[in-house]
Amino acid sequence: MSTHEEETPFDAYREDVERPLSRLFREYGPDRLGWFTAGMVANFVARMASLVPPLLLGVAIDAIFANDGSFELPLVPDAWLPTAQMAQFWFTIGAVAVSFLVVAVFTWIYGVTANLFAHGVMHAVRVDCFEKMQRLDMTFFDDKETGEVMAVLNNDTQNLEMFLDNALMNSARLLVMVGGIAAVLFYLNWQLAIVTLVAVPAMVAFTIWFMRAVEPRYARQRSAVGALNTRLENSISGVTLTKTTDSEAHEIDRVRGASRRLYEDTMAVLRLSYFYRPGMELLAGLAFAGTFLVGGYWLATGTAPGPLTGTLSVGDFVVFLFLTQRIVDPLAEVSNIVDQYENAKASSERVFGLMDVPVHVADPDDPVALESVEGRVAYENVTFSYDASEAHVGEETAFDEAVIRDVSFAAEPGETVAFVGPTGAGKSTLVKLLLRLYDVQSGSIRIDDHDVRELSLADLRSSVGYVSQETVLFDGTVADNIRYGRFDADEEAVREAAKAAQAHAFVTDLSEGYETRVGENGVKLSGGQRQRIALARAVLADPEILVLDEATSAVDTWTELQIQRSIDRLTADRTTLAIAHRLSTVTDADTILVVEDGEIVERGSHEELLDADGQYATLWAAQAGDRETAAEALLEGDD
Ligand SMILES: Nc1ncnc2c1ncn2[C@@H]1O[C@H](COP(=O)(O)OP(=O)(O)OP(=O)(O)O)[C@@H](O)[C@H]1O
Repeated sequence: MSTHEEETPFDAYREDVERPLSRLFREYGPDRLGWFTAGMVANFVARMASLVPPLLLGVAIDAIFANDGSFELPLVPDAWLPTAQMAQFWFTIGAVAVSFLVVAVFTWIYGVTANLFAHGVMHAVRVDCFEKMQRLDMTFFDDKETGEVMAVLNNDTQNLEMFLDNALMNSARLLVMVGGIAAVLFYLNWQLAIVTLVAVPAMVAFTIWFMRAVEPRYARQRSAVGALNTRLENSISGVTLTKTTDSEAHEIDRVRGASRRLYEDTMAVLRLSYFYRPGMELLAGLAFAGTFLVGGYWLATGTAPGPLTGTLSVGDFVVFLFLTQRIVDPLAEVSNIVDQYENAKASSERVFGLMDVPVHVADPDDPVALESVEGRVAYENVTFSYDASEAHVGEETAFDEAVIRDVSFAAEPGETVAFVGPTGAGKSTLVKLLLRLYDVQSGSIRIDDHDVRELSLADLRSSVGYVSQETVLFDGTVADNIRYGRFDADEEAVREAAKAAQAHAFVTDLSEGYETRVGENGVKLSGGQRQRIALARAVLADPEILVLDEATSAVDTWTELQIQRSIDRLTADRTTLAIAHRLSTVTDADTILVVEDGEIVERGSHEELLDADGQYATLWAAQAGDRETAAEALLEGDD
């Protein structure tokens, strides 16, 4: 079970990611540069325009109402401005209205373009992550890191979107607002501006203190979110086990524990936040009071207080009071911006950590073109260990730790080779190597004299059909599931395949026939039905080589007989590697290999192995014995 605190191979790549956010911009920004630039510019214009009304108000108060100042505006030539008082009044009203219109229009443009940019990046990142995930080695999934990948696809892309959408634009707003306000105040009265803006460094210092104090708490909160998600995912996927073992209370306790931790860690963050916002308001209040005190005294007495010199107009004083209050909001966003930045940095580290996981089982640079496959399969001195395939391909593994040890055999085109042996002996592993679900550490596996590593994965996997131990069905219709992998097959072909797999009869009995939905992982079908659909899928794919991993394990004797018939038809003219626990299903095989502890300990036909009187003969006797015992028990029951 993977939790967020454990080190996983995934983390190793994550730590190596350099400057993840700038990489995000480098890789995903250029395609959407237009949206980004438009968003930034619109944001800038909207914020600047929002400063115009208070400024106009100040000028108008002095020029029109107090009648003691000239009607001047920064950056606007005097010749453009009216001189008559009423004209100035109407000009001011009009300009305020236009400013608000500009704010509205550019805020709209900013919203649309910033969203297009942020969601466009997210869409691309999500699809790229999924594409990468699809190509990852099996070892990655064996480590149960699907939860981690889900978290990347869901939470991390969401964090990045928050950052790109909010934080980036808010920080631009912060700079524009604080810079713009400071510029206006200095322009109006630099001495009073100093009095007002003395609070800003204090606010910045307070914010830095807050961020330092809250960061470790945020980190704990993030990890608690991860732990809760993992817990929920585990609990929900294991619901059958929970119900059948009456362990609901245990699961509820575990989820309650994880949820409690998140609650406590969130409260720890909030307890600090409670101080932050009021603290900022207080500092802004002090700035406001200081401005009011100094400016008010200055106005009331007509003389500059203390070291200050010059005059202050009523209009400028009003602008100061307005704008002082406008500084708090963008500054108070700083902690959110920083939090979203930290989140986004961690998230893009995970995104690129995933993208950077090396894939070992991949297409060769120059694959051998496989035009027609005869179907000869040969294993030559194959040795394999899961541990080593996880560490580094090619790394030497201690031979006795290997799961498959020096295995050699060959199947001629059309032949059936069967694997029998105790559980955990390595039978499934052996056949998975043929499909390159894993790569061998030493030795080679050949199809028609080509090492499987020389073929493209597409060629390899379209010539080898695999019916796995656990039947996998996707939510969708019966027909969709049969067609999976051969998506262009027509209805007729699907029906023919189902007939060959002895599935047609039961499928037509279903409420909507081939269009019946099977439910998630086929829960609405019985085990035997699921297996026959998987077989129909293999029939439709029509591969030259077939791998059957205990295809009859989950069914009753009657169904087994039916399935065996379909398997016999399926395997008649193609090379087959079949794993079986019931020896009765493999007596006809050309070669039977007895696998034990990763090695082939006996080989031969059924008769040869019985004659040899070794392991196989003992197993055969035991299974035959079982049947007799069972028959005896039945007869006794009848009496
Ligand atoms: N994905 C994996 N990662 C690590 N070890 C694995 C993995 N899959 C199997 N093993 C180990 O490899 C060994 C062989 O397993 P394998 O599934 O090949 O045996 P098997 O003969 O097919 O068993 P069964 O008959 O029970 O299906 C076992 O010891 C198993 O624990």
